[in-house]
Amino acid sequence: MKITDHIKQASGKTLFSFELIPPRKGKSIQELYNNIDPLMEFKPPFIDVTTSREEFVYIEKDGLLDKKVTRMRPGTIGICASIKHKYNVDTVPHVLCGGFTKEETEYMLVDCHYLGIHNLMALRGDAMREEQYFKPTPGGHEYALGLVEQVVEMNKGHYLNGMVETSDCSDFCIGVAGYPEKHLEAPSLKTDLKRLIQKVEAGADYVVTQMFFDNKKYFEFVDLVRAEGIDIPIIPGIKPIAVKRHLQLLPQVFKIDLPQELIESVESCKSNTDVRQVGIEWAIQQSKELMEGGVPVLHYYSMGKSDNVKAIASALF
Ligand SMILES: NC(=O)C1=CN([C@@H]2O[C@H](COP(=O)(O)OP(=O)(O)OC[C@H]3O[C@@H](n4cnc5c(N)ncnc54)[C@H](O)[C@@H]3O)[C@@H](O)[C@H]2O)C=CC1
Ligand SMILES: Nc1nc(=O)c2c([nH]1)NC[C@@H]1CN(c3ccc(C(=O)N[C@@H](CCC(=O)O)C(=O)O)cc3)CN21
Repeated sequence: MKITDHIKQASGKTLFSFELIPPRKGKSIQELYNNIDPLMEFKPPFIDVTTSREEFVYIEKDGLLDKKVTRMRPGTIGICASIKHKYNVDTVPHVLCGGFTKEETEYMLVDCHYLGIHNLMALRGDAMREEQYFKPTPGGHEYALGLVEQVVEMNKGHYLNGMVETSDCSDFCIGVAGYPEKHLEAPSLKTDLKRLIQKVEAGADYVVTQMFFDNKKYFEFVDLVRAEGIDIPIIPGIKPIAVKRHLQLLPQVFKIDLPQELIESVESCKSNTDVRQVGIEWAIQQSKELMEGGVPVLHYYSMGKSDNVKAIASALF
């Protein structure tokens, strides 16, 4: 079922969802299941599975370092299919511009269609670890907008290169990213908002936000989007702080602000066990207020371990 239909069906009740990262290749999928199992009691209508782009690795050969490109966490679509069947839940694969040609994307979409995966998050993706800026992959899209357009065309039965008209069209529901504190590369929030509007006008069905730690930022962002006449669901993304290092890391990686009160609570912690608890409590307060504000879904960036998301969900759902 489409995410937008899940939201309609909930008739105003806030839903719970979360996001997973595929295991490093060579690791068992059981690890992932062990982190999903404790969260299923909160009845997520959907689970997102991220796509990690390729990275450079250096392999020693005859005393020299050989530079190779590899994907350390492949398997997004396979994981989506296995979770969907094991738990009878909808899964949302993240489809990226970075690291994929348009043709590769088309094949992935075909796989999703055959597998009964009806939702996609269409994202540009980040720069490669060693690159300062995002460089489009040759033959791939430059912006998430292009990806949205490709999915919309395929939903109409139009494949790349004018190939085949089909009678069995896909009908993907498309999610896109939105940034309450603007995307790190955008010159202003207003410009970034224009980009979001373009994605929506091209056919995006819902928005999932970047993490934020001050709800005011989310509510102001929603007001700005609504003022543009856009009424699609805007799902808040919540990341519970888990280690002291996040105080530097999260603003650095995602270019988001942390409230002073949260910083001081984390700084006063004696151990990371305490930090985890502070992160849980902050996320619960944030989530409660968002729920009161009528958000359609609370989407948690659980990524690895699920114990903190379980503690948060237990207090709310
Ligand atoms: N829910 C999620 O999973 C979220 C994921 N992300 C991540 O954020 C990263 C960025 O992806 P998206 O937001 O999908 O990318 P996007 O392509 O929509 O935007 C990327 C940047 O390009 C700018 N831009 C867009 N169109 C432009 C144009 N025509 N000319 C000039 N600049 C333009 C935007 O303002 C933004 O700064 C991804 O790595 C994604 O994984 C971020 C937030 C939430
Ligand atoms: N720019 C961007 N890229 C993403 O891949 C991304 C977003 N934003 N925002 C939404 C979700 C949330 N994601 C993530 C990814 C990693 C952590 C995280 O906490 N990772 C490390 C620290 C970061 C690092 O080492 O680079 C951690 O300590 O768990 C959190 C949310 C992935 N998604």
